[in-house]
Amino acid sequence: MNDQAQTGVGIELIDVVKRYPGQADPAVRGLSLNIPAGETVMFVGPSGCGKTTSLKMINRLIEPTSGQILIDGADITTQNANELRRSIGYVIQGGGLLPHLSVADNIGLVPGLLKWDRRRIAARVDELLELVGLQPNIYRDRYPRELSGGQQQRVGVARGLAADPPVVLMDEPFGAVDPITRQRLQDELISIQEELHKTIVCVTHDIDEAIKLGDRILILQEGASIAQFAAPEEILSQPANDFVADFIGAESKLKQLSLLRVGDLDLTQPHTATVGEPVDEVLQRAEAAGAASVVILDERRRPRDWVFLRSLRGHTIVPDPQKALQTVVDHRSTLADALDSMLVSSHAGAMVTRRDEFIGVITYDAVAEHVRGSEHSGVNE
Ligand SMILES: Nc1ncnc2c1ncn2[C@@H]1O[C@H](COP(=O)(O)OP(=O)(O)OP(=O)(O)O)[C@@H](O)[C@H]1O
Repeated sequence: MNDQAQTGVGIELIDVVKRYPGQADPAVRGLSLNIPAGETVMFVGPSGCGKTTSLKMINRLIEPTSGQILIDGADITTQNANELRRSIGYVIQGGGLLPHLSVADNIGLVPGLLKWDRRRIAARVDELLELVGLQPNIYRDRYPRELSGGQQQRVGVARGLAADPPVVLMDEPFGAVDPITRQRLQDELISIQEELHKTIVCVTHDIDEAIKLGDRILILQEGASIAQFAAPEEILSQPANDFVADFIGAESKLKQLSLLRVGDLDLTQPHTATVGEPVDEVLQRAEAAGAASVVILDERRRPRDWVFLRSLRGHTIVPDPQKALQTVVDHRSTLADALDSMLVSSHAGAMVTRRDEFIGVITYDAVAEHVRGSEHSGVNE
């Protein structure tokens, strides 16, 4: 990114109350909270507890009934509401793209309102498309209807970051995409955040997503009263009360898998073959070593498939299977994500990549072994 990239600023809520007209009880009953600069804070809690209301008060999409909200120490009510909203990124479920605008125009919306010149906006659009993993020359002129759900969501993230805001608010950003796409988007957000250090406030229904993405998790009860506000490790190992314990569920041992990365475990090195290689040689090599399967790589060492040897018989050269791979995970993926991917694998494992290059496989047995090991030694120590 550019040298002057804006990093995050702190947000403080002081006794914030929201009472909707005609409702007996306030939706938010006096929320006080300190969100440190540059952190990702996840809001979770049961339906109707006031997550979205609390989030939307930060950019004044909803006005508080009373209380104060400070961003970088300044009271947000002293600013013009439109200007405030332009200075805060906002990402919603599905991307919220305007259907009649191209991808480039959607991303360039806020920079345009801020009167950036055209060349700067065009350069920024391309920079952001790269950042969210979409090739600018292919995607910038497309319309939202020409994109998959996951691609629309990527564009939504790019739009939220467009004017390089110090604060980004996200409301169920990955709720509308399938589980595999969701994992990838989460992984991308983690790597974007490692680079940018924005202050991100994100509402989610998914406690696993909160554990994976959050530096801290805010667990809310009805009326947005705080049940616990702490780092994921602490919430899992020391739930503050029964409500939190129930909310994170019985399998908190398993949920620890959302805190560990695939790259933290020793990977297995299977036999590999390259597309176009003579099958005879591959079979000889693999059978001599007693292997039953090989991972097929392309000439750039990207995984193409993981096959049993018998499926290669009948071919003279190793074929390039033209199908989408489901069982590849990045080395930064969590163990929980890797387990999800393994469920669709006939090898009880997933191929692991670093920057798209194959680096080994992670097996169900290795994960199970790790869980058993941590039960004995105690991951919380
Ligand atoms: N515009 C509104 N008018 C009246 N009541 C509202 C309005 N918006 C929200 N509420 C009420 O305020 C409470 C909090 O709603 P909010 O949408 O903030 O909850 P939430 O935790 O985000 O819920 P969910 O997880 O279901 O999205 C709920 O009881 C809801 O019915």
